[in-house]
Amino acid sequence: MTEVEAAGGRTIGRLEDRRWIGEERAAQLAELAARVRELTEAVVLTEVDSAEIAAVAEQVAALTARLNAARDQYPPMAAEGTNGMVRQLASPVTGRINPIAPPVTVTVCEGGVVRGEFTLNTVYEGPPGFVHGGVTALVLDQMLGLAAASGGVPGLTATLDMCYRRPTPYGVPLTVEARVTRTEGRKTFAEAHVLAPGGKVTVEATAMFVRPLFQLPQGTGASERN
Ligand SMILES: CCCCCCCCCC(=O)SCCNC(=O)CCNC(=O)[C@H](O)C(C)(C)COP(=O)(O)OP(=O)(O)OC[C@H]1O[C@@H](n2cnc3c(N)ncnc32)[C@H](O)[C@@H]1OP(=O)(O)O
Repeated sequence: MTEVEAAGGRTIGRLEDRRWIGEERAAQLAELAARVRELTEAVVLTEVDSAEIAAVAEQVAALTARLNAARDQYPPMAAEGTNGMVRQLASPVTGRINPIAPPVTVTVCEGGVVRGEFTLNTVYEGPPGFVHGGVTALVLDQMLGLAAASGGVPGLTATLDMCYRRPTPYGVPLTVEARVTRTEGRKTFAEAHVLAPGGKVTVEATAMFVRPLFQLPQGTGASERN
């Protein structure tokens, strides 16, 4: 049995199955995603009358049908960025072509720190006036994973522990910083936090990533599979 078969025959993570798009198309889709983000917040905040809501819903359905006139099965990828990592353009966290991504802008800094800058709008509200804790967990998971990929061993999240110190505000610039603390074979341990303006930590997280066996290069010896 191959490793792909062992993983249930699922090959959707394989980069060779993906469509790779260039900068020009990525920028065009990013522009579209930015407009859809504005639309999403407008839906949440609108006070127009019900006839107008019905008319807009019809127009949005027509726009969706236009995009679906030609569609792929999987999201596209783009070539490596300056940090040497494949760019997952449709990541729900960093993907600028994905309307549900804030998106977080990532920089890999000296000393192995992976820093993200982002602002969340009212769409991400949890407790009134503040960001939903599941949203900050999503951002932290991705940033911890990027830290593992750039400074340790890339893998899937096996554990993710959150500590919510203070409510996270929306509508203001937020920073997230993540770094690897140690690696043990296929396991990478990392820590991260979210900073509000003024530098106050709102959320802390630690995680362990495990590189799945089916992602190891063929011919990897038994000792490295631990
Ligand atoms: C460049 C791109 C960067 C992108 C960043 C992406 C960040 C986003 C990350 C995600 O969202 S990943 C999606 C959420 N996570 C998952 O779906 C993972 C689902 N779980 C699995 O696929 C497997 O359980 C996993 C690959 C994590 C581990 O399976 P294995 O079969 O390889 O583990 P195995 O049982 O051989 O255990 C290996 C070691 O890890 C330990 N381990 C595995 N899972 C654990 C767990 N959950 N808790 C604690 N320890 C765990 C296990 O005890 C053992 O430790 P020891 O070697 O010391 O004995």
